[in-house]
Amino acid sequence: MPTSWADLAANSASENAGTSNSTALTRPVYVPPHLRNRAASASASTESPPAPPNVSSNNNVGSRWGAPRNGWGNRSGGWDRREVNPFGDQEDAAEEGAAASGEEQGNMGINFDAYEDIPVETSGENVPPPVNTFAEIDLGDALNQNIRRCKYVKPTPVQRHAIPISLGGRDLMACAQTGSGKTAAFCFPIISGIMRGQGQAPQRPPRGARTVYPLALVLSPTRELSVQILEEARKFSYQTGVRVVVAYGGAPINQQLRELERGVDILVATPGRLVDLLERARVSLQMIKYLALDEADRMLDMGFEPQIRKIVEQMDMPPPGARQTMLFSATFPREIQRLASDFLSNYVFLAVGRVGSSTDLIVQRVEYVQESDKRSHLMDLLHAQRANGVQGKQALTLVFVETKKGADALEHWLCRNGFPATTIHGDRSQQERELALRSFKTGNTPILVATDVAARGLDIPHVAHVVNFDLPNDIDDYVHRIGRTGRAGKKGLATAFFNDNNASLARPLADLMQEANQEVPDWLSRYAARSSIGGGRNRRTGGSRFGGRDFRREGSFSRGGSDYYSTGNNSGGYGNSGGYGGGYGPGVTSAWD
Ligand SMILES: Nc1ncnc2c1ncn2[C@@H]1O[C@H](COP(=O)(O)OP(=O)(O)OP(=O)(O)O)[C@@H](O)[C@H]1O
Repeated sequence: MPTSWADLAANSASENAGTSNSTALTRPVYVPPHLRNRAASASASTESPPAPPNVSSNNNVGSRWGAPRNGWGNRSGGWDRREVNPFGDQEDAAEEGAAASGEEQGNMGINFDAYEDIPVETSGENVPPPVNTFAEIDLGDALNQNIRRCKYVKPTPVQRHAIPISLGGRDLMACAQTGSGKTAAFCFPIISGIMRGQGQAPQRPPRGARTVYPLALVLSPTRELSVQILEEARKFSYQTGVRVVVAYGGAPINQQLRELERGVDILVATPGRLVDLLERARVSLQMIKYLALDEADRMLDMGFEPQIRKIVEQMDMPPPGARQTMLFSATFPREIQRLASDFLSNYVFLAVGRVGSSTDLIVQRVEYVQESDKRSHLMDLLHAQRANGVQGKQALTLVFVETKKGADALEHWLCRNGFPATTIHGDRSQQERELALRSFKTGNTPILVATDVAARGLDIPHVAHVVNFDLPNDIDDYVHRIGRTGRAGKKGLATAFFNDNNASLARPLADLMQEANQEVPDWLSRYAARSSIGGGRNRRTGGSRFGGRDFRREGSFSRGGSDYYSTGNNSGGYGNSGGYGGGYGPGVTSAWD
């Protein structure tokens, strides 16, 4: 019985080749995606390694990748499964509008001017230079077609830099503002790399018959974010022959196992469910060529670190250097960078300034509100929004609270007071969480009360207002929370309720707002001045135009090498700094702290 992508492809190829007994293939042979649609004779019917991608031997003239231009269902080789079109009806419109501008196409009203003067810093040895257009990057026909279908007219700053770095085979730690297109920045090189056959291994190692061997692993901290990445990745990989599967907790594992058995190139997963699958030997990481950690600082924070270490270091994944590792987040505290560097080999650090820092896309307000007054204050805000017409069907409000109980209580209270609300937090079943998110996204329930489970990564169009009903303890969490609005160059509003309980956040919050050209109330400045200068944890990203800076610079920056790293033009970097030869000096406090 074929039990994995490779088995299925191999057995199917053997059937096509006229092999009378499909079980003749006792040892399954790995069939890379670029060969899966090729004539059976050229693909998986032998045990010898598949030939490397070869333009001249490719039947699909004009496509360098071998994926059929006319899509799936073209059973010329070992693969005949039809693929759901993730673009639905939009496709025709996209085809027609391919030459139109982004504004005309409505994607997404992305305000590229807002990105023009974004500060960018890279550090590392021989950093590949950035590109200005997608056309400059050789991503392959099928992927380029999907980029057009997504109506991405030009790359965002993080994409301009990160994609060439990753395509150059380099490990990457990338810190870029919320809503700036990091998902595509790691998906494009992975999909393109798999299509090129870079991910191919000569042969799958023999293991349990039902074990699957993904080529790429994308880890994310929440189920909802994993699903979102899956949906994006499926769009980007449509008709490329690259198959993406998701695995996350709270949903029936059997269904996910069935999906995995149908084959997987890119596995998107939350850590807990993945550990489960690894322990059941249903997934092996032996063939991983690409590892991406989205929200990487969260993944390496105390809560997740042991699981991540187990997955990356203690199972069968190839070590750094033998795989390509990409870490992405909007925030990258130094202590987490230090941990993360264990997973990386000769990596490039990329920092792209927060959108808000130069364009004020997110208007941030802080109001002093006693605990007991928070509800009535929120009510005032919502009434004002309604009166101003902001709270239309499509203008959504996301309210962050500290506890699950608090979320439920506030939701009930809002509903009782005529404001339809729903909630998302860790005590709700996965089904309830998904339902709540859907209801919010569609505008049926225009207020979502959430704990930090919704703080990171979620890309919900039309979130007009983020209210920090309870402020988080960590300034980085604040950055991620307010980043649910003002996405992809759009404008947004963030209001925070501050009181004495949040005193420790005063200084980093005031710093952050100042950098973002926001009005800092006098009372907050006074709070900030009173709070200790030492700063502790919350000093880690405050006081910088970026969500993080390369911790490796600590050692050398004080030696005064202005060429130590490049700014945008990537000419500098490690090894150019004279005397260091690519090594990183001892931790000396940098000028940025
Ligand atoms: N080149 C592009 N042109 C137009 N829109 C884009 C482009 N790249 C990404 N987008 C859109 O921008 C939005 C934000 O992208 P994404 O969710 O990847 O941001 P992010 O940087 O991962 O944010 P976060 O830090 O919150 O996770 C998405 O709706 C995405 O489709």
